[in-house]
Amino acid sequence: MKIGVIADDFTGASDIALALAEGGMAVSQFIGVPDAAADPALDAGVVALKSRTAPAAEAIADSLAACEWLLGQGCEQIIFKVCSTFDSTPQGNIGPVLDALADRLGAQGVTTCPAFPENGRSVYMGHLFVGDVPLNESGMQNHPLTPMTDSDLRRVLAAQSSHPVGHVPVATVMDGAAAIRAALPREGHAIVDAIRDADLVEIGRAAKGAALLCGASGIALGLPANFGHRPAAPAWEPVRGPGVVLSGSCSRATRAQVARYRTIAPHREVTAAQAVRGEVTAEELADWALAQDVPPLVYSSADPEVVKAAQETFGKGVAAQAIERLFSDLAAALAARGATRIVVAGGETSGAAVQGVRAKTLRIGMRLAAGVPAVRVEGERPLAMALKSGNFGGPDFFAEALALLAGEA
Ligand SMILES: Nc1ncnc2c1ncn2[C@@H]1O[C@H](COP(=O)(O)OP(=O)(O)O)[C@@H](O)[C@H]1O
Ligand SMILES: O=C(O)[C@@H](O)C(=O)COP(=O)(O)O
Repeated sequence: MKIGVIADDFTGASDIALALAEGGMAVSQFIGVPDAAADPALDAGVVALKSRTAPAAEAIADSLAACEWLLGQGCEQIIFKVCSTFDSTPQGNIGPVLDALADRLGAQGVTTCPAFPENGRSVYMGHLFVGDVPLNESGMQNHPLTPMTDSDLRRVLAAQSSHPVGHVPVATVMDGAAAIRAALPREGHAIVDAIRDADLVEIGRAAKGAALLCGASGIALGLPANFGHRPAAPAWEPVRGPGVVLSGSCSRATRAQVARYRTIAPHREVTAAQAVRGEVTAEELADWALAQDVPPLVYSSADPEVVKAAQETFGKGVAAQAIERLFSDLAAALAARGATRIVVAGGETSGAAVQGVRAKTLRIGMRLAAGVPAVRVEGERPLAMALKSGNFGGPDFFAEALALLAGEA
């Protein structure tokens, strides 16, 4: 392996795995730190952690373990994959993990850039924009676990990190790789602006030989070329059979997708109260889901007021964990009963579902939407999944993804 990625959630992991695969690299996504050596034919490996909202000490320990494993597979460059909306809390985990990785690798002036222009994320003057609004007006200020209330990434990272945080403005980035290299600070981390894919390609060229980078999937755009790879379309072997959509994301894009899919498919809502009180079981939901003629939707996705009320009643962690546990058990029950296509919306929710089906390695397939590949769970039985980041995909994503997984679109 040449490039090793440590991803702080599972959808983010498949997002950057797609970028590396489309850059022409042979790449697999590993669920947690593997306990054996990887296939030597791989060019890149993505270790998916569920560390975004874990206690900081646990996130650091898991990330360092992932880093050691990747270095052991021969990786020359490590990427810490974070969310393109820089999802974190004042306690972390982006800052603490980045500090620990930089210390381990002896990296200074670490390029940190979550821009992902294709999905509307750009960094300008150190501020993160989603479309044409600053991060804190994008809906992310209402995220159930990591509300983002400040668009100034220099301030956000500095509050979480014990290293100095510098900045490389877009005017310098547009001057190209040499200018970027010259502008990177000699110590700490640097928020690097990028508003176009071309900027990310130059940032990637400037990063040739760098031990550590931090960003969303856009950070990978220029990297495969540094290792001699050329763009390619990842192959996909269709998987037909029973399909189900599971949605625990409460992000704007997902709520629109839920609203749309509800008009064309059988659907069941699971409320936080039902999950916390154990009023629904995974077995019953799985039986219902697999009795439908059209791939059904099971969702807990709710508007911010509903989420807030549930969190006030049960506590933030309790509500989230009960829902994630239910989706994990449901994914397990669905796979056990023969579901072959599972589309999941939400990073934490995807983490729960992937752990539920006991996936260890995911093979990366074709693009379903920007930042969302088809993935195939390695194992005896065919199981295709889509792990969709909360804010990704168009309004018809669920139907489109199910069709593409089956090779029907
Ligand atoms: N109705 C709800 N009330 C409270 N919390 C919820 C509800 N539905 C989902 N959640 C929780 O909100 C979180 C959503 O996070 P995630 O799945 O990562 O979505 P996203 O990708 O949009 O961030 C999960 O922890 C989930 O369990
Ligand atoms: O970079 C991104 O936006 C995604 O890859 C990602 O990490 C999104 O996380 P969730 O919205 O929690 O799925």
